Amino acid sequence: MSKIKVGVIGASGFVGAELTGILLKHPEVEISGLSSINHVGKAISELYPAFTAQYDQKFEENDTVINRSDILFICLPHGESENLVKQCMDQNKKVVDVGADFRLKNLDVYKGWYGVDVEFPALHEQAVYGLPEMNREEIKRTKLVANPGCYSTSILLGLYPVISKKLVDPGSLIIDAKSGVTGAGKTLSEGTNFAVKNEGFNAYKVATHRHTPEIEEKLNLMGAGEIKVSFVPHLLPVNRGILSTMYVDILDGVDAKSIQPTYENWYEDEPFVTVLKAGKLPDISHVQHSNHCQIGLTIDERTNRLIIVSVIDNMQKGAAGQAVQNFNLMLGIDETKGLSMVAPSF
Ligand SMILES: NC(=O)C1=CN([C@@H]2O[C@H](COP(=O)(O)OP(=O)(O)OC[C@H]3O[C@@H](n4cnc5c(N)ncnc54)[C@H](OP(=O)(O)O)[C@@H]3O)[C@@H](O)[C@H]2O)C=CC1
Ligand SMILES: CC(=O)N[C@@H](CCC(=O)OP(=O)(O)O)C(=O)O
Repeated sequence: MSKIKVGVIGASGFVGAELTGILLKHPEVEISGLSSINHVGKAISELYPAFTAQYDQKFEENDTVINRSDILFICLPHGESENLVKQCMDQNKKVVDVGADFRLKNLDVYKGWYGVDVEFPALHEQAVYGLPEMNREEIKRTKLVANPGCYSTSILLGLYPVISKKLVDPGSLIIDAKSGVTGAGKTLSEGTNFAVKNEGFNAYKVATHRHTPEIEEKLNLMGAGEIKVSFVPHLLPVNRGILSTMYVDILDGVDAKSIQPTYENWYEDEPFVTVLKAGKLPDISHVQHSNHCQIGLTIDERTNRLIIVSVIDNMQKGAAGQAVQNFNLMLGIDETKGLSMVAPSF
């Protein structure tokens, strides 16, 4: 069978490079081109020496890559992909957009939080939010997937069973999350400078992070109603990984002992989500470099609160891995193809 021609737009960035590494080993894929803005003509191995002697594809212009591909992964800063997605759709190509442009259905909320105007509202209607555990059947049918934000992925997976089953009070939800520095992309900044970040640990964008409306909108679709959540992200001095802790009140009358089996049943058949046994808690090192999410639960009997800890690798289940999972679904390929990576043992 002929392979699927896959182009990566923004392959010179962290997510684009991570995706290229996954796609190179995907048995159904032929990489039809890598694009960049500032590095056209350079080989990917010049920017990322890990590719040396394995893959020396040169970066090209966006148009060249789009014309040659059946499906595009778009890995650009938010606000930069809408026009390119329009171009791809007009040429009948499929797209997985890894940025934030198509994640929110409420476009006023999107404009308010991102400060970006929407030119093609119909495209936004067409986009399916690419959390396979939530929207698998719609993803299989769509031509345009909006890959979720990295924090949002870890948080929504952690909350999905208990929100859908209405076992907790969504209004009481507090979310505290920590990310490694690759979440900020490749551009150097004062906050991610090694001397500043190494040994440091700080909260940022407290109650103002752009994933807040994404989390609220998708929790609403899961059954939480129109809630407002408190979300505080932190920057960890590690390269990759997100650990999100969610605190939420258990509703009166709910048997707290039923929560662990509810989670286990909910995710029983999910290839990339594991609910740890009662009493076990996840660690980002157990999912780094893999597309897995691990969830650990604690019932705080003193406060009648459920405490959920969810971990992912921001580059994998939080971005490139999940994008390939969505690609597999869109193309009718086994969802796990190309995603068999296991975290290093130590
Ligand atoms: N890093 C992460 O963990 C996650 C990132 N994302 C999202 O994925 C997208 C890519 O992120 P990431 O790879 O980390 O970012 P990087 O900053 O590492 O890479 C950005 C890429 O976009 C290109 N680019 C930059 N500015 C423009 C522009 N004005 N027009 C067109 N292309 C441009 C760059 O090209 P060049 O090299 O030529 O400058 C580069 O290829 C973003 O939307 C990000 O928010 C989503 C989930 C997780
Ligand atoms: C550590 C860090 O800086 N992380 C990024 C989130 C990365 C991400 O998922 O961003 P998008 O929603 O734009 O795709 C941030 O907090 O903005």
